[in-house]
Amino acid sequence: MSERLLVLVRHGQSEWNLKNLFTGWRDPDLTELGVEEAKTAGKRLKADGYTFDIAFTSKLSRAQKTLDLALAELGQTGLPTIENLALNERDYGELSGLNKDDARVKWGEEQVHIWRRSYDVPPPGGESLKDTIARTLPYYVTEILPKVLQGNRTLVVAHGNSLRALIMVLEKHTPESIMKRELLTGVPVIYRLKPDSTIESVVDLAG
Ligand SMILES: O=C(O)[C@@H](CO)OP(=O)(O)O
Repeated sequence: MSERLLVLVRHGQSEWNLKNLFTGWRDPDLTELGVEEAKTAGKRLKADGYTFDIAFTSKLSRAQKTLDLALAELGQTGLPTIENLALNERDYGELSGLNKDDARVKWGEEQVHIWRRSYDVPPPGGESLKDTIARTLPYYVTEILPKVLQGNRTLVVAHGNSLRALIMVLEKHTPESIMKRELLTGVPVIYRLKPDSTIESVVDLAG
């Protein structure tokens, strides 16, 4: 029987996560902790017996490096990997590069939370989660999901909000419940899908 395995991993901590800056499509590197988180993701997957047939990632280096580090731990360096802009982080528009605490002082706690976690309110000049879904979901449906359903064990390393976009659809969240769905850096979420592409089981290693 086919495994229909889909593992999602958010990249390890980036320099801008550490500095508390809105990042979006900007391209900071991983921190030392981020490198360790990426390695730990690979070690945890290996310890639980996972191997992969294909990987997908974004065009941003923090995700690509996390994937490379995790694959090295898995002993799967050289795994066929596809990079696509569709998996990039949500575009934070004019907030990109601003400090999140400074933004709270300027615009208020509630407005900043709405920009960061609401379903359909975009930050100024940027993408809402709904906008992000509009580019990640077609890519998932046409490129990633067919691989999973064909039995390819599939690893996706991407970003907090590009993965929340997929998770909203996979886990059937409402605009309210998705606000509370957080992803920790470097912590795998492991899905097995049914043949109809709905979830058979999910294990979030965050617990
Ligand atoms: O800055 C970003 O691009 C994201 C992810 O780090 O931040 P947020 O937690 O606001 O979605």
